[in-house]
Amino acid sequence: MSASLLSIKNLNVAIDRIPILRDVSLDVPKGCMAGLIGRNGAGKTTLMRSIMGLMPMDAKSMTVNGEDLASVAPHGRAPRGISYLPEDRRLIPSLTVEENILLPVWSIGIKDAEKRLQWIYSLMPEVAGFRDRRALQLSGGQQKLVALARALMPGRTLLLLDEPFEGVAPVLSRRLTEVIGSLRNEGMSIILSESDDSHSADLVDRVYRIERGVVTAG
Ligand SMILES: Nc1ncnc2c1ncn2[C@@H]1O[C@H](COP(=O)(O)OP(=O)(O)OP(=O)(O)O)[C@@H](O)[C@H]1O
Repeated sequence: MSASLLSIKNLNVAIDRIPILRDVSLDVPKGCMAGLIGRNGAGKTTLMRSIMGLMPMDAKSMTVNGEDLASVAPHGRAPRGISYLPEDRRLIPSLTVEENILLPVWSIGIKDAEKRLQWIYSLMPEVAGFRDRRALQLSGGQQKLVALARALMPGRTLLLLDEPFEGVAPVLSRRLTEVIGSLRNEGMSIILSESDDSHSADLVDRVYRIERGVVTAG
C-alpha cells in the first residue's frame, strides 16, 4: 500500500464533556479518495473540523505527510495544502466569484496563485464564465462549485469535502461528481463525507463509516 498522507490515531473529541468522537483512527494514503459515511449528527463535520485544528481534541497522533499536526496552529493548515469545504458554503455574497476564490490568496499568500486560478478555471470552465458575478447572484449549486474552487486554491495536499452534494440539484451534482472525480487524477488526497453512499459510491477508493462518533473501516 502507498504511503500514508493522513494518519489519525485514537482521536477523542468532547464538547462540554459529552464525547462526540470516540477513539477515531483512520488512514488516507497519498492520492486516495476516502468516503466518510454517516447519518446527520454522527460526527462527520466534527472530524473534519478536528483535522483543521478547530476543535479541542485529544489524540495519540494526527499526522499529515508525517508531520504531527498537534503543534500546527489552525492557520498553519492552508500553507501545508490542507483545505476544507464546509457544508455551508460561506461565500461572501457581495464579492464577485473570482474575489471569493482569491480570498485564501489574500489571507495566506499563495505564490503561484495565477497559475492555480487558471488550473481551477480549466477544471470548471463554467466558474470562469461567471467569475465577475457577485456570489449572491448564483444558485446554491453554483455557489458550491465556487466554494470548491476556493478550497482548491490552497488545497493541493489534502482536501476535506463536507457533504458536497447536500442540497445540490441533480444536474449540478453530476457535474460536481465529475469535477471531484478529476481531482483524483491530480494526486490529491481527499475525504468526502456523505450521509449515505448515493453519490460517493463510484468515486471513493475506501470507505469509513461513522456512527455516533465511532469510525469503522469498510
Ligand atoms: N458546538 C456543539 N455543541 C454541542 N454539540 C455539538 C456541537 N457541535 C456538534 N455537536 C454534536 O456533535 C454531534 C456530531 O455533530 P456533527 O456536526 O459533527 O455531525 P455530522 O455527522 O457532520 O452531521 P450533520 O450532517 O448534521 O452536520 C451531534 O450530536 C451534534 O449535536
